[in-house]
Amino acid sequence: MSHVYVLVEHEAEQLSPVTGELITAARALGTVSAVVVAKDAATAASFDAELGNFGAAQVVQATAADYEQRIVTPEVDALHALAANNPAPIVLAATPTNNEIAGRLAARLGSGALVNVDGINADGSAHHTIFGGSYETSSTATGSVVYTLRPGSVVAEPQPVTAAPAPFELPAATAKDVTVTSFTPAEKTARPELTSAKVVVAGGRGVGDKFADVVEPLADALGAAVGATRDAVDEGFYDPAFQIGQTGATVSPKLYIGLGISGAIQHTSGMQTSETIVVVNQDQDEPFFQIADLGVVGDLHEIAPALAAELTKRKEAGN
Ligand SMILES: Cc1cc2nc3c(=O)[nH]c(=O)nc-3n(C[C@H](O)[C@H](O)[C@H](O)COP(=O)(O)OP(=O)(O)OC[C@H]3O[C@@H](n4cnc5c(N)ncnc54)[C@H](O)[C@@H]3O)c2cc1C
Repeated sequence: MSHVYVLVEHEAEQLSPVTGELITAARALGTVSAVVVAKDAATAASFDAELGNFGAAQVVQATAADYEQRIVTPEVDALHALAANNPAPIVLAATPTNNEIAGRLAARLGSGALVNVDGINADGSAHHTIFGGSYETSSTATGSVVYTLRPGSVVAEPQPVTAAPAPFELPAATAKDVTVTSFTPAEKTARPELTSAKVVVAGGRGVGDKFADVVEPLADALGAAVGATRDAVDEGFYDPAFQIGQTGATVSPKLYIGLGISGAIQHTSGMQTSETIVVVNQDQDEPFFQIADLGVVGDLHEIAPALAAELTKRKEAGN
């Protein structure tokens, strides 16, 4: 029976929603071994039930006490050791860190890496949307192929099994490893994480420096994450961590609302798989309207606050 390794995404002892998507996609390739890399066995074991619920038959608990002081190498070491000993494809979430892990793993294993894919097929081929969404391709690679799957491109579907835990001790750090000597966590907001949010409200240059007055209140009324275009980020209107697009995050929410965004291909390539797209722009000829499910022509500075106020009013009235 063929099998496949999935690198479990978790943060602050919480499983990230993308993990369910990874396991769902990986099931097409065989029996899933979920690989948790964590600081101790208790943390690693805490995910067993949830991972089993998505169909992981085995949970490899790869632990190292100094895990949080090391960057990338624990994951590479664990997956390399597993796949070298018992070859199988490896599936990771497509994040900047994991694309780095994928490259190192592919080099160590002498295998191909298929990165930023949005689907994995039972024959091992992967589906990509490339050149800003202009083409769809199918690619294959050889060896213990390493895939990075874009968050939000697959719907997580439970398939409950009982996950068998398999402890695994990570090799100690060597002189070649990077060691983190100090660490400042990124500031967290109460909003959902951008790449896995079900609703995203994004602002562009048209918002100007009014993100806190216009974009954030609408996002909060909807329980949404906030995103931004590169031009808005470059102008200093919003934090670069929230940039969506070719050189930013890829999002695929159920609802995407774009405020004051023209719809350049470098932006749309990072959000075009959103289920419903609402565009608010004062210029009806902007290209963003071509991919909108609902287009609103008007001044975002009037429309967004009015929408946020109406949503809040209805919420308070219990509708
Ligand atoms: C290599 C490369 C990589 C890139 N990567 C990215 C990327 O990852 N993400 C990204 O977003 N871009 C990226 N870009 C930039 C991209 O090409 C566009 O320049 C950018 O997306 C435009 O941002 P924008 O829509 O906010 O600004 P603009 O194109 O200036 O659009 C602003 C819009 O706001 C509207 N507007 C203004 N005032 C109002 C108002 N009061 N009410 C309603 N509408 C209003 C205007 O009509 C206009 O359509 C990249 C470019 C390059 C070359």
